[in-house]
Amino acid sequence: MSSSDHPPFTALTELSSASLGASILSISDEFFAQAFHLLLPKPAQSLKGQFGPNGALYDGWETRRHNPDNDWAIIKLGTTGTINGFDIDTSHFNGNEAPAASVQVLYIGEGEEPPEANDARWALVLPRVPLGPSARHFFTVPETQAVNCVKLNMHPDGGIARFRVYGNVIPVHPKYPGDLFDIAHVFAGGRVVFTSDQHFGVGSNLILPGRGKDMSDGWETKRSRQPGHKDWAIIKLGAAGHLSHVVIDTANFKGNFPQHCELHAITSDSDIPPHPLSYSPPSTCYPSEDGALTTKEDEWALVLPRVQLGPHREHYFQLESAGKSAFTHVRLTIFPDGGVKRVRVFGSKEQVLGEEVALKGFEHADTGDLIRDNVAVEGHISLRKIPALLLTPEAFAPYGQVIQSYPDITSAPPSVKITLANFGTATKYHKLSLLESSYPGEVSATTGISVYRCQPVEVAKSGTRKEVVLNALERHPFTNQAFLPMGQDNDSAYLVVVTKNGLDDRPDIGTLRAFVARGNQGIAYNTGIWHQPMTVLDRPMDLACVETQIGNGEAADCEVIKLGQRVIIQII
Ligand SMILES: NC(=O)N[C@@H](O)C(=O)O
Repeated sequence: MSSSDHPPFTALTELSSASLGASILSISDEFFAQAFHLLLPKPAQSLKGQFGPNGALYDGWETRRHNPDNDWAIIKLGTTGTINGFDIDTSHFNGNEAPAASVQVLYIGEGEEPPEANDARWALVLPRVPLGPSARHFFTVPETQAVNCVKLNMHPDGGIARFRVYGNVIPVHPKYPGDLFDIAHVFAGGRVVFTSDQHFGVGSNLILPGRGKDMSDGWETKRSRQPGHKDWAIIKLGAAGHLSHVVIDTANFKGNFPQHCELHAITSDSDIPPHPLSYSPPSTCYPSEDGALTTKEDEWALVLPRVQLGPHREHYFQLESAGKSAFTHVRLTIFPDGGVKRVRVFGSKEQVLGEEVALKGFEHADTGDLIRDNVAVEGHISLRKIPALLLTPEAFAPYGQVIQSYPDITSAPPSVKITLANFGTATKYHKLSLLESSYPGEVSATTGISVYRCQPVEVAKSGTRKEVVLNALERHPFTNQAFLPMGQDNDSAYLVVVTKNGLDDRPDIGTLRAFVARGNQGIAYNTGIWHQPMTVLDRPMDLACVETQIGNGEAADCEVIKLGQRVIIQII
């Protein structure tokens, strides 16, 4: 039976999976094979011909023979949910399979003792049903109340390989509607509702808790061979949300991570919104004039333009056009193919954005540097709280380079040349950034190394988060500029706030991005990139600065302007 033949309830969340944290609370017996196998995410394997001290080995739960009553296993679900169906799988049990099964459920409150087998509250939701050898048995039931414990009864004894309980999560959301949280998370009610391909790893792994343990518990598509190929997964969010930022985790995907990805978002009443190439039932597609089925691709908002990904690492990206709508689905597209471990889509149920305001231009700098005309700047910015995300080379690439080593060299960007050095006592990460200077020859600018001893800035608190007000930006028109923390540990941190230059030769506030750099990360701003003057957090830091300058305080060295509006940087 292919997965497409499985009953509809198998598209819901597998509440009993160990991947969600489900566990065995108690059992009547597990003499031949332990009950925890019931909850494993991987399909049962044959252990034919392998024996242990008690008998033949099985990848499942198997009890002693001749039970005069019935065996049972009590399971705590990974999260509270309503149940719509069961998959009782007797794969590889033949001659010793359980002849019949039944299922009871109940809910226990926070801190309550685990239920006993004879607890009066057990409600029978699947009366006794026959089972056969080496087969999956699907049973649809009327949706139950919210429960978190399930009792699987075997009549009278025998073996069952896997027990899968499908249903809908009772979402867990923050108390305050303006709080940021991962709206895609399975515990928030998120569901992966479509994948273009999941040959090696299923799409539902993308929203599981934690970072998993190896390459098997991510979403992985098969290798594509056509030029221009792409794969995609659609996640229905646990609530309509105003999106802030996304985390794309390629943990354990070291040679098969996607080269690039992008993220779209949509607001749709459909479980599976219309999307390219999935000519699914007409209800989610739209006939064009010539009657061909089309999909309203333009309904999807591009919230993360195509970005590069790296191996075996978490990537943090702020989302664009975010905050303007409450989106119900996101679509992650990977190019050309590959594996992604997790996707975390952070947002809030209530808009935390300020009203749209036009920037009133850039006030005259009061630093004596270049004085700019105080011209109103075209353009708008939602005075939303710009999230400052952990710095990664891929997210910072449009603005500069990250200067760092990697605890696991397989997680370094593939473009970085890495060799041993110093007779094998060092690992060298070659030329992570090059020094640039385009000063006219006659100004005799020189390249040097300075040290900035920076004191931490005052930070405000908003709930549990720290906030810093951005009020000035600077740029160096003729040189790039590197900052390298000196003698700092991982607990030190500094803020990196950048924008690209706009067509009006002023900061393009729409490209504003903020990052938190750790004490073991240096940065190099590309020439001309507007950036907040060095801003360290929490504790003083010494940073070496490599740049080319004339050194006479001229604007050619450093041009400073002040924002006419408060922009709040929220440390995530
Ligand atoms: N696991 C195993 O050995 N089972 C058989 O011996 C049996 O069904 O008793």
